Formats: sequence, structure tokens, C-alpha cells
Amino acid sequence: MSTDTNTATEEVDASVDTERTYGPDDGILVTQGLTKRFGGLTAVDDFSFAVERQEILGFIGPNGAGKSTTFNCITGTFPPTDGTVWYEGEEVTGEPAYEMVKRGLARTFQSFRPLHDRTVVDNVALALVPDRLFSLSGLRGGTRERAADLCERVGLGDRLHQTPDELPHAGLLRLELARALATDPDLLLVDEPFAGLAGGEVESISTLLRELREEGLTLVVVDHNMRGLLSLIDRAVVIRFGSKLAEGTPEEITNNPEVQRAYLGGEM
Ligand SMILES: Nc1ncnc2c1ncn2[C@@H]1O[C@H](COP(=O)(O)OP(=O)(O)OP(=O)(O)O)[C@@H](O)[C@H]1O
Repeated sequence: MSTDTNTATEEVDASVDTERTYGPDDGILVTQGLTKRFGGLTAVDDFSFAVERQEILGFIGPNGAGKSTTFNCITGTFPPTDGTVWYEGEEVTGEPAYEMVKRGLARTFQSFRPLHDRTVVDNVALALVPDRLFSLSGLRGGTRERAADLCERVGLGDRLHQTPDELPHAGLLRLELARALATDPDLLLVDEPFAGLAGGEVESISTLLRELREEGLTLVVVDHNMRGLLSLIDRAVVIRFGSKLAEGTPEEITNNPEVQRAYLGGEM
């Protein structure tokens, strides 16, 4: 993927309805005028979008476009400088991460963070309990059963008693997904699931994500693998310089001249 090149702002604005004002009922997750400044740098700039219930939304943008910062403002890593976030129709702007998890918003991280001295099933079981001070021996049987079910669900049923270090990269991603699912989310933000995966693995992870959607989950997926992402998603929102560049179906996005220009030399 290429880094940013300069494109006239007028052209960029012409590709999206910048006048649209979003409200709490426009989707399961909605932002209006989301802005995040780090000192003099505006990383997210008056960014509005909505995620529809049970869709798979791709969140696309070149390096440094503001994708992670948008995620971080929504999931409570840090508060936005300005703007509003609604989740399930309620305003949640600036709510801390643990409150967002309680509301049903989960995320996976590109850099996996399993507990290396625990087994796969223990890692998932610990994500099920709200307070990590509980000892594993104190977990009820039902909890461990639920953890094993989740491992099974993501394709780790035959690796319950291995440690994370014994898993291949795709297995670690599955574990990360199971740990996120352990919080019983309605909406899952998935950060770069295809990074480091071979073609066949991209397809099997895509199949898993589609199945999770069929089971009722809403998914927002960020990835630099355009081919993998566009064949997975229903719709995409494209961000550039912290602002919305375009949104639409994979076909609309692929054929959008501004998007093509933003990804000059990239894989569209
Ligand atoms: N904590 C921070 N402090 C200062 N600047 C930051 C911080 N986090 C992000 N930025 C800056 O904000 C801008 C947007 O970064 P962000 O990480 O959101 O982009 P991104 O679209 O996720 O990029 P990538 O695809 O490379 O992960 C960048 O210029 C980045 O350097």
C-alpha cells in the first residue's frame, strides 16, 4: 500500500455526502463529528459514520489515515477531542474501555497479548471472568465448559491444552478472536486479521468471520490486504487524513477514482 499523496480537498469532498448528519438511531455504532487532536496534529477530523447491525464493515485507509485513532476513541482507549459516539442508541462518548466492553463492544489487537504461561483454554476462561484476580482454580465448571466451546467455535478445539507459543500465527489470531468473544460482544472490531496470513488462511479466517456474522455479530474489520478485505465485507468506509474519503459496496469502492488515487501503487 502506498503512503499518502496530495489530492485536492474539493475532489475528496465531492465523493461523499459531507452534509449528512448522523444520529443515535442510524446504526448499532455511530459517530458524528468525531475529532481527535494530538497537540497540533489532527489525527481524526470531523469524522462521521454509522455501522449497521449485523453487517461486515471494512474500515479502509492508507497508513496514518486515522483508523487506529478512530478505533481508540470509540473503544475508550482515550476520549475524543470533539464529536459524539453512540452505541446501541445511547451516547457513550469518552466512556472508558471496560464500560464499552460491558456494553457489548469488543476488539482484537494486531499485536496478540495472550498469557504465555497459560493454556489456550485458560486464556479464554480468564477473558470470561470480569476480574482477573479470580484464580483459575476458583473458576466454576460451567466457565471452563464455555471457554472450551469458544475455542471449538474458532477452530482451536484440538489445541485446548497447548500454550500460545505452540500455536501458529493463524492459531494466535483464532485465540485472540476467542478471547474477544468471551466478553459476549454484539459488535467486534477486528484489527488487521489478515496480517501475516497465507492466502488459504485468509480464506478460512474470512469464513469464520462470516459465520460469526450469521450468528448475529456485527463486525468492523481493518486491514491492509485489500483483496482479502473487499471479498469479505458488505460495505466499506474509507478514511484519509482523518476524514471520510468514500463509502460504499466493495465494487463502488474499487471503482472510485479518489480511492484509487489514495492507493496509487496499492493493491485495489
Ligand atoms: N498517541 C498518539 N500521539 C501522537 N500522535 C498520534 C498518536 N496516535 C496516532 N498518532 C498520529 O495520528 C495519525 C493517525 O494515526 P493512526 O495510527 O490512527 O493511523 P492508522 O490509519 O491506524 O495507520 P496504520 O494503518 O499505519 O496503522 C498519525 O499521524 C499518527 O502518527
